Amino acid sequence: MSASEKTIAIVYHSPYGHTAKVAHAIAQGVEQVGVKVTVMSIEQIDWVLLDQANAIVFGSPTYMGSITADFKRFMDSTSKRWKNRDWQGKLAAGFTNSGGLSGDKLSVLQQINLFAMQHGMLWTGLPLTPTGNSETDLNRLSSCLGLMTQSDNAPIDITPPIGDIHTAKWFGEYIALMLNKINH
Ligand SMILES: Cc1cc2nc3c(=O)[nH]c(=O)nc-3n(C[C@H](O)[C@H](O)[C@H](O)COP(=O)(O)O)c2cc1C
Repeated sequence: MSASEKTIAIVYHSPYGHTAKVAHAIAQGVEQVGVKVTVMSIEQIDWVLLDQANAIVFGSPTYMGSITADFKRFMDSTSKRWKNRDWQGKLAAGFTNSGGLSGDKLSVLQQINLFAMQHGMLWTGLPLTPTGNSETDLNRLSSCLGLMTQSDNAPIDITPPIGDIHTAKWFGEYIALMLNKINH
């Protein structure tokens, strides 16, 4: 399969739109590399596209230090694919948005990581050295396992801040570059 035929799916839950904004920023990064990307909410899953994707990026807001109940429901709905090993060997990555600077986001990335490992997927982290911890910095929350972003209780055009959005684009670009490197 040539690099241009490879596809990435981004699956997210986002009741208030901030995690969705991050999902679309990741997609912009993917597109910069010329890889086809589909962004889908867990409320409207295109299972055919998802099964065909060479990489899946999973995103949930942090709720009570955990993935949301709806995102867990989505995870559980993949059990037949787990049994059939349908997603084994696909690239996987995760992201979470929360209100607190920490907010226990790490727990969410660990849950998504374990879910991907259950499926036998190949995990892609975020190897981006933080440029600082201001709102314009890249990876200001210093995450390695996946992408962490933080939003205030405010409209999505102002939060998460620009540094988080740029970090999300960097993440998407990185995942697409990694996908192009492996022989699927
Ligand atoms: C029920 C509930 C639980 C939450 N728990 C946390 C939490 O544990 N840590 C945190 O930092 N923010 C927490 N938040 C804030 C959400 O993470 C934040 O509103 C969410 O990331 C916004 O994303 P969305 O716009 O995509 O829905 C919580 C919000 C709700 C509604």
